[in-house]
Amino acid sequence: MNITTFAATMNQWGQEKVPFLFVVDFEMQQPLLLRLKDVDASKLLYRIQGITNTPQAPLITPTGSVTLEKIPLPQQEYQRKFDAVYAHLAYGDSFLTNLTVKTEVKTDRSLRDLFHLSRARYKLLFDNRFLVFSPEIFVQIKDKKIYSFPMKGTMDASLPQARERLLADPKEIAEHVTIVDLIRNDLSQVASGVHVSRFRYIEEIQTASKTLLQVSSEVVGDLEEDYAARIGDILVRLLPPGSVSGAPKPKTLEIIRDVEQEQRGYYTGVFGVFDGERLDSGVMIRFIEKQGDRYFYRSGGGITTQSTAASEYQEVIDKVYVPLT
Ligand SMILES: C=C(O[C@@H]1C=C(C(=O)O)C=C[C@H]1O)C(=O)O
Repeated sequence: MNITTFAATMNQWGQEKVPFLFVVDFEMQQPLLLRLKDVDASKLLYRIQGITNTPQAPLITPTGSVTLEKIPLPQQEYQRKFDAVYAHLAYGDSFLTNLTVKTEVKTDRSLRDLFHLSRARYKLLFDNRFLVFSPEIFVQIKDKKIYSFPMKGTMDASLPQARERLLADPKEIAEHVTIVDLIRNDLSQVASGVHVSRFRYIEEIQTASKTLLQVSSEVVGDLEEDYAARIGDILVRLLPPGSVSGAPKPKTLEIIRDVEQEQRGYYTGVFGVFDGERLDSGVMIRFIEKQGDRYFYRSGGGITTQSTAASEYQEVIDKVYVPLT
């Protein structure tokens, strides 16, 4: 299915109130759209804030801890990519670029076990190929309104005065404002009366080794009366998500293609569920993929002219974790 057919089918199912699941890759080349009743649980498991096709209690509930050994990209290699992005930022081609990398991981658990063991707002196990446990909402559509929750700014919660420092840091504020602006612009293409309804609130994310603080905002806009019949167009218009690409979007996407060299595929794409009334979707970050018998964890962060390679490198490594139940 191509992205045009995907949008058109989604529009039709939206109008007919047919519940569906969708999964779209970052490059929008392999979109998947299924009626909820046709999702085969032996291939695809999902859990979106309580909506799930997993049995209440899995037959064998995996318990215990998870080992996750990280083999990060060498720092010099990260530095090269960072420098290439930075040159574009300094030139003014982009003012925020999300640079992502791949970390090889070794784990004693299967992707299916990790699915059951992990705790996150958006979980997806795709054909034993990849696993997502994402905290990031892409968009929610309900009662003629569209919401997005841009997330930007991460800090280790154990640092002294982490909350206060995260909220007061001028660099974090500047980057957060940039991403909120970008999302306001994106939503304004499909909605009216777009405004920021909550600004910079903190959420805690538990990982096996530490607690991370993550800052988000809420942006909301009004949709037209017939929005259900255009739900596919609305969604596709907003892709790829601004939070994992950057601004301005088209030029920044070129920079990402150049610097990252490898397609992102489903990583940083979106997936979600429409229940016949409401749509809820997540950004596919916190992502482990299987390649042959090796596992790779993909993570990234937004870079601006105020970023430094050392702390961005640390951030992409800190983001390699499994959030446990
Ligand atoms: C791309 C990722 O992160 C993105 C960048 C973030 C940031 O810069 O703070 C936060 C969440 C994501 O939108 C990732 O975590 O893999």
